[in-house]
Amino acid sequence: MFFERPESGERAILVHMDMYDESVQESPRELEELALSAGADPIDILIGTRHRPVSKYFIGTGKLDELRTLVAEHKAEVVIFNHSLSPAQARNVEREIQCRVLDRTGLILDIFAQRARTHEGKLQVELAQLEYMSTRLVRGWTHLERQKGGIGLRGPGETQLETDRRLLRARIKTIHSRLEKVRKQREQGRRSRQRAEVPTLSLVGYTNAGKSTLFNRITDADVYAADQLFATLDPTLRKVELADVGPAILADTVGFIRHLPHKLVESFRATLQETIDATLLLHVIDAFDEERQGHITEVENVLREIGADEVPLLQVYNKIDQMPGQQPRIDRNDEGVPTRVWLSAASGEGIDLLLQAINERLTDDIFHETMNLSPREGQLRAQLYAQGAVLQETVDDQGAMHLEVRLQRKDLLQILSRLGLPTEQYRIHEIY
Ligand SMILES: Nc1nc2c(ncn2[C@@H]2O[C@H](COP(=O)(O)OP(=O)(O)OP(=O)(O)O)[C@@H](O)[C@H]2O)c(=O)[nH]1
Ligand SMILES: [Mg+2]
Repeated sequence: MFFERPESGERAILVHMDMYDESVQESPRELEELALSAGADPIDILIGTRHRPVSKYFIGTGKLDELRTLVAEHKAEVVIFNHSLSPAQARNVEREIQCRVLDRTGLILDIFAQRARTHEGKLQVELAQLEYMSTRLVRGWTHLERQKGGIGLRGPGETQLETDRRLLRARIKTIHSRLEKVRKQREQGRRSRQRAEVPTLSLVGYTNAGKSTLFNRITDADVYAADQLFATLDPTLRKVELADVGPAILADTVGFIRHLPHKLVESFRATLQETIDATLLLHVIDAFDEERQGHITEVENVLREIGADEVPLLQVYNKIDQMPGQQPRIDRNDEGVPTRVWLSAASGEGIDLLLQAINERLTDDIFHETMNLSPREGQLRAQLYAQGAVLQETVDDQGAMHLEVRLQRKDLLQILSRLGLPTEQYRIHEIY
């Protein structure tokens, strides 16, 4: 990686400010989990309340004094804020407390840097890191110049700054073009899957909800699942066989979190494309989590942001083994369509119900029937064969053909309209 990251097990003091403004509110428990996931050793937490951040240090001077004492007392190596600090704020605090400061964005970037496994994932994280650091680098230099006392050193300082900026820009450009290449490959894979009509199921949800555990349970795979945030960073695809549907692709994806750094969302957008294009989203929810509703809302917000809010979705209320008396079950809407499944990915109870619900949701989109065609309907017959939709064909004494066909409803509609044939006659109706 381009920039140094903290070593594991660093003694960390956490700083959490309760904000009156709900939209910037974070949870102290989540900060602790994030710190642990980064490999830090959180030894104390400083909690306060603020109407809005103070511009110079983000926290007030009273809190700053408390923080200085805590750092000295615990011999802390890093202080982690549960908020985004401006580069100047981070530097001001660092100078006052004589300890390295990391903000929420820096912390999440660090976790991502540790977790990225694939070529694409690593490039994306490095890009986000570089862009995050570039603003800091610039201001950091200004600060250094001032420390040096300035005037005579101004020239060389600026030259150095220019060089570093140029290096950064060049590196960012290189990564952009490499990512472009990887994305083209990914795009090709996606297209060929679409051509092959294989439905894709994407597991989405808040980080630590149990997506990877469920993925492993369904596919018998061995994907890394752990009690840490962002255990999964790169999407993992596996082929699964579903009873009535046939082959399908199951995708495990990166977990969502509140206030994911903007740059990071952007750089992972291509990866999330997988999600947008899914046939069905499985929104995995830790049903036992006290912040369940907040997490659901957050995930729905991100889905809307990336334009995936129109994709059919099935909620999976996971971890019912922790909820005494909660039986596995399927919830349905007024039309009887499954909308939610209660299960435990860890114990396996309710997995059969999930598969049943998935089958129901997917077969809704599939036309699987025997069509009786007269000899005059040879064109339709040819198109169905071209689509690979014909499973069986028999011809009776009158020369009528009985075709057992199976294809996406929308594809049959397309064929019929191309041939100018009415849909009713073939007992197909628009379901969307
Ligand atoms: N009790 C219980 N724990 C579960 C269940 N499913 C998952 N877990 C635990 O929850 C933690 C997170 O599981 P993961 O499968 O890694 O979660 P994830 O959604 O993939 O998380 P990220 O990849 O970090 O987004 C692990 O410690 C799992 O063992 C469940 O049904 N019951
Ligand atoms: Mg995971």
